[in-house]
Amino acid sequence: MKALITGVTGFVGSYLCRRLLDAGCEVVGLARSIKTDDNEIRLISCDVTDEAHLRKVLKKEKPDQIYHLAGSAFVPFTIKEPRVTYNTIVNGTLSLYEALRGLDVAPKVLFVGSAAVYGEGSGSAFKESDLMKPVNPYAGAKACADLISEQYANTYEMNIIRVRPFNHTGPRQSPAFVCSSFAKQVAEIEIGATSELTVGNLNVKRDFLDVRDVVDAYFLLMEKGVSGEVYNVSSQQAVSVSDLLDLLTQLSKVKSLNIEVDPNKLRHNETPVKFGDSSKIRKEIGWEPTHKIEQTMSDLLDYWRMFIREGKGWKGQ
Ligand SMILES: C[C@H]1O[C@H](OP(=O)(O)OP(=O)(O)OC[C@H]2O[C@@H](n3cnc4c(=O)[nH]c(N)nc43)[C@H](O)[C@@H]2O)[C@@H](O)[C@@H](O)C1=O
Repeated sequence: MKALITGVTGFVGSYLCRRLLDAGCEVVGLARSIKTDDNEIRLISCDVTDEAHLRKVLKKEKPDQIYHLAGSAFVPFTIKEPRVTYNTIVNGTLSLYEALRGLDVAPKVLFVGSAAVYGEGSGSAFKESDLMKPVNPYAGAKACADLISEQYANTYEMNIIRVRPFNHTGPRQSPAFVCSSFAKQVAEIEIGATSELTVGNLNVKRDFLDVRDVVDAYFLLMEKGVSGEVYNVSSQQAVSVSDLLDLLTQLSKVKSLNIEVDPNKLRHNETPVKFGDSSKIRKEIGWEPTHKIEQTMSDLLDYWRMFIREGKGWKGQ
């Protein structure tokens, strides 16, 4: 089985890659720029918006499966750069499907969308059948690409499965995201590198998963998902960002934290509570998460402790 991953050098790409290699798959990774010599997989430098290049790669590689992850994932960046966001996510998705159309290969595609598409809610769990109401460019672009995926599955009978994951984290995630940001700062406070922990809105509630459970869901969806269908991937629980911080405090040697709200980390137009109903994937595919949030946060804190001990600077995305 040969799998091709777009956006392979991102946080989720690295876990998905490991999951596929462990299952005995051959993995080819596409990325805009390749900085590593780690050649456990074949890396191909290819911009996902370059349809002609994509067609050449697909013609040569003939993958059985495509996991389409490419695109910006950090909401504040997408608010600053809507055109870049729409280009990579929407144009990138369209280019991939257009590159595939007309080729004599018909791989199964997993389009990785986002729960961000749901936007404002009523306080109850979001279902796949809920309307998409995007409130930022990231959500808007993912909603467009989600619809394009549905349309290509319907019109051209391409084998495309859509997934909408809720928030996920784990070791190696960029400190731009809330869990990784808090864990990194706690690890810095433990060694006395700083005394303050800066935060945004601690009151929002989100549905957090371990990245390892998320890539398991992707793997199973590729095997058992139905083309044209969409599946939420969620823990079904809303946890406040402030509870995450409490959890890290309990895991830490530092017993009280000096918390400062950084106005630059506050967001406009935020949905206060967001969590997902994932009964569809649980019933139809047999997936369920196996990592508890306590374990995930503990692994994340240990990761940052080790990272800081080794004197590394964050160079990832
Ligand atoms: C489903 C969706 O999930 C993710 O998007 P996100 O929810 O924007 O992720 P985040 O970790 O940046 O923020 C989570 C929440 O936490 C709040 N928050 C408070 N204090 C800080 C803080 O200090 N830093 C950050 N980053 N957020 C903070 C912040 O305001 C927000 O409400 C991506 O994977 C995305 O790709 C995706 O698909």
